Amino acid sequence: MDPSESSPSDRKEEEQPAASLPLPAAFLEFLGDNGLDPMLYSASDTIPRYIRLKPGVESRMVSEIESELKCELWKVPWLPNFYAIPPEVQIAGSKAYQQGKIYGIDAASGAAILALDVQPGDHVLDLCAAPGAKLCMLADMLGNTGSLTGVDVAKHRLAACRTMLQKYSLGDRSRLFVANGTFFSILPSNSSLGSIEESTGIKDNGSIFSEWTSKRSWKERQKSKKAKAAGSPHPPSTSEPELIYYGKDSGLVGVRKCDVLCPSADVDACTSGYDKVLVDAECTHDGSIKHIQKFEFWGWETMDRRVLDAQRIDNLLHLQLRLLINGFRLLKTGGSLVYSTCSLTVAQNEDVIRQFLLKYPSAELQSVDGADSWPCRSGSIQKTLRFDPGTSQTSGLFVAKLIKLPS
Ligand SMILES: C[S@@+](CC[C@H](N)C(=O)[O-])C[C@H]1O[C@@H](n2cnc3c(N)ncnc32)[C@H](O)[C@@H]1O
Repeated sequence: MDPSESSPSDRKEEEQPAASLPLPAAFLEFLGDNGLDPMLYSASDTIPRYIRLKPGVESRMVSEIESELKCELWKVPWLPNFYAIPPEVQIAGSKAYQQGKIYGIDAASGAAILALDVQPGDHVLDLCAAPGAKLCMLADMLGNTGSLTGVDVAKHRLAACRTMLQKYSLGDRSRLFVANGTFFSILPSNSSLGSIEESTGIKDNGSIFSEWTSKRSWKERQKSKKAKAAGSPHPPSTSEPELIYYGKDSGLVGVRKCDVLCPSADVDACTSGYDKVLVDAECTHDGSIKHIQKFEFWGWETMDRRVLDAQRIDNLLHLQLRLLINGFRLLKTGGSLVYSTCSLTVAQNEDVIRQFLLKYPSAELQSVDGADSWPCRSGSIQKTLRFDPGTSQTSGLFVAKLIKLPS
């Protein structure tokens, strides 16, 4: 997602006024190396902000929200429930936002979710879920059916997911949970695996899932106290994924943790994997003008460390391929996967897809239904899509859809 999308942790920066961007030399060099035009960033004041209205409240809420935000809501014709508003309008102070009737999500992010073509009853995995705007949209599309698993490696960012899901009252939908760590397979509810215990390293200490509560356990509070005292803002993450249970009908309450969490095995994933997988991979975020704008407040000098460090970019390219491989492994045969990043570079998009396709002959690129009428262009590999501020009036986003063929 566009990292500027509404999440409690990001909101402070999001409220800062927009400004034209004096790009630093190191970033200009990065753009030059990747064949990207710095003029893209001059559009920062004209790209609209996008909001999504909770389905069901749409028609009666529009005029109410318009008078609250003191601006017109422009319906995005190709994307249900999405509206464009002027970029300078802030939504966080509005009642509609606070009551969970709207949230900020870029139109290109909405397109990535539509590309996944989620159907009621699907079991869906969102592999890089935080802060969670796409997770919310996925939950909306599933309604009370199927299951949704959100995974993210950063525990503190999962707190933002948790808050978003609660706020939009999506948390009580069936089988909605958030996990931490990608080295585990989190079995969808159609899994036919019997006892996991013999095949896993997870000790069955008998612990079971109970109904989720926002209150942190005594153990967790102690851990974070210790981490704070040691100068670390976040407690160290545990190796066991964190699962958060939201509703009585999730089917998880009373189930042993060791029966749900298990180290992933390729064979199991093929027969009982997810119907749909989203890999919205960690990237340099260079396609998000709003994200790049934030460096004005963070300090341009932090960009070297956070974005441009060569070692970091190398690691990132490796991580992106690994995330894609991991997502594909957890996809069932016949299922589809969407790989997206908000970077505009070929290295983080087409090159990752090319390397992946060479390694996995059972993966095939698919055209995205309906994309002909979207304001985007083709990537340099056929069937992939690219959104960018100039073409789409959205944040930059690369979208590739893959299906898993029988091997
Ligand atoms: C582009 S953001 C995802 C945005 C999210 N899909 C949304 O729409 O709100 C990428 C996320 O990947 C997470 N991440 C980085 N490395 C990861 C890993 N090894 N496994 C899972 N998530 C990872 C980051 O913590 C970050 O939250």
